[in-house]
Amino acid sequence: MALDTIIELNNLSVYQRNILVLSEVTLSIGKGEFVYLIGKTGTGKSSLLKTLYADLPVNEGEAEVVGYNLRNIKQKEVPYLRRKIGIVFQDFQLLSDRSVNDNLVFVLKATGWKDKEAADERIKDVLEKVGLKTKGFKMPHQLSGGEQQRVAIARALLNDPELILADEPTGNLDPETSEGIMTLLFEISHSGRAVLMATHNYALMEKFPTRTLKCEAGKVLTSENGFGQPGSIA
Ligand SMILES: Nc1ncnc2c1ncn2[C@@H]1O[C@H](COP(=O)(O)OP(=O)(O)OP(=O)(O)O)[C@@H](O)[C@H]1O
Repeated sequence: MALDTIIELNNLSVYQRNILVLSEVTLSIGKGEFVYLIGKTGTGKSSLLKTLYADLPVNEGEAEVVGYNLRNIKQKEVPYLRRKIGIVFQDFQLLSDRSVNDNLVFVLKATGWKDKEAADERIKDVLEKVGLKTKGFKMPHQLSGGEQQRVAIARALLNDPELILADEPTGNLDPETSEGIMTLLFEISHSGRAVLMATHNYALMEKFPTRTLKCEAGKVLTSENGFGQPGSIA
């Protein structure tokens, strides 16, 4: 795997239980790249993302992600793999019973940060990166949807991941707020990480065109500049 390669898949098959969802998946994604993952409902976008963070096993083909070979990764190595991957979902998944700061503290504690000063500093840094420097004391329900998604992105950045996997991160947001989130995710990719984002939002893709992968008929197709209108191959 080249030094700057973050994801390298070679002839990978993706299964849900014993059902083959995707096969012959061969692609690579490098440092600094932003890539969309599109395809109709049920075509395997989430399954592919789950495979990349070792929530689904690799039994056929090869998958190397942030330096881990997923074909022979050991269960005890999975938390270390996930520390190098930031994951962002459509529904934010913040803990509703605690403040923004405490949501972030929770993750740092769970991932072994013991030095409180360093942890506080890190939290300040990531909140600043997502434009929420002054909102750490707020409870999630006191924030707008876009702000909650920014907190989720801040949380994903805590351990300085090499890769961000985002599963429809703008799915619950209005168009203007979605653009803000996209700008943020692009900035994150430009800072030397890779971002892979599953989406159904073609309007956003037109506004922020970049390399696009498409799940279709059990395969993953690639286009360097999107696929034009939904359903057609540019
Ligand atoms: N936990 C599961 N157990 C069994 N089959 C599943 C499971 N999750 C998904 N599947 C099946 O795997 C296939 C791919 O689903 P997946 O969720 O990856 O699609 P998707 O492209 O992400 O869809 P969407 O756009 O609706 O999120 C579907 O046929 C789905 O029914």
